[in-house]
Amino acid sequence: MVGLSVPAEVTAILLDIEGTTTPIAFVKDILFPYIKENVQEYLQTHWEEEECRQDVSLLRKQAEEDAHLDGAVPIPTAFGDGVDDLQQTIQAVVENVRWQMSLDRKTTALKQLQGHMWRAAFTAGHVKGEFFADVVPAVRKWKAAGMKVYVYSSGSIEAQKLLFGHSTEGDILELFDGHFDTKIGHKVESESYRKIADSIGCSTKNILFLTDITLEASAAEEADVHVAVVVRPGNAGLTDDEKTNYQLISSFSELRLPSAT
Ligand SMILES: CSCCC(=O)C(=O)COP(=O)(O)O
Ligand SMILES: [Mg+2]
Repeated sequence: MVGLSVPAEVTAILLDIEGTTTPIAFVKDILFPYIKENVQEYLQTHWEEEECRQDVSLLRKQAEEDAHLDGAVPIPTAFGDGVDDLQQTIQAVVENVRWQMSLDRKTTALKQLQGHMWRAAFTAGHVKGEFFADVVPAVRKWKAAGMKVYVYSSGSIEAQKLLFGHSTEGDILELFDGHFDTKIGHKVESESYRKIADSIGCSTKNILFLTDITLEASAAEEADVHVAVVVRPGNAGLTDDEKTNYQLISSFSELRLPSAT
């Protein structure tokens, strides 16, 4: 059977979510519209809560860093106690979130708010995490073979846990040994992969990273992480060079672990 041999030194598999474990359509057609449709009401309802205050404060700091970008939406601090001031500030946050999402930004500030907003949808059972059919059986097999399995996504750790904890396959959080998000660094920066290896307590050479994005694969490779690019229905196409330069898999079942015959 055709497959990709996992190098013997690999002891941990690191998984991207969107486009790797989970269809891009689930994120773009279900998770993201939920944010766009509910952000205004969410802010109105939770504005006085500490968690929401921290989310807004992080978004405001991000907006200051983004001030030089085309179309950037600033978030003013409310000057007075007036209802109009408050409504203007909330409206600015809503527009900032929608602007960031129109560009599919992966800022920690945006991802943190999204994670908090999805909590209600997942815990009430309105949304369930979706995975490609090969994902859960393969992860179970890897775990049974003694492999450690981690998740590294731009989605916040809280959002990752909601997705795996409330999924069409039930609560499968126990399958994962740990989670990483952009707080450790961005996925296109090789330093992030060195920090992940440090945090796991292994060498970068002991990790195999599976992702749909070649910029992420390239950053990981630069840090000596093994990579395979995952080709899934609905993912962006790869160039001929990308197809030549990376090991490609279209299902997790194609991975052959060192001990397997
Ligand atoms: C519940 S995870 C949310 C997915 C998300 O917001 C995202 O940006 C996914 O990015 P990835 O790094 O997994 O491709
Ligand atoms: Mg991805």
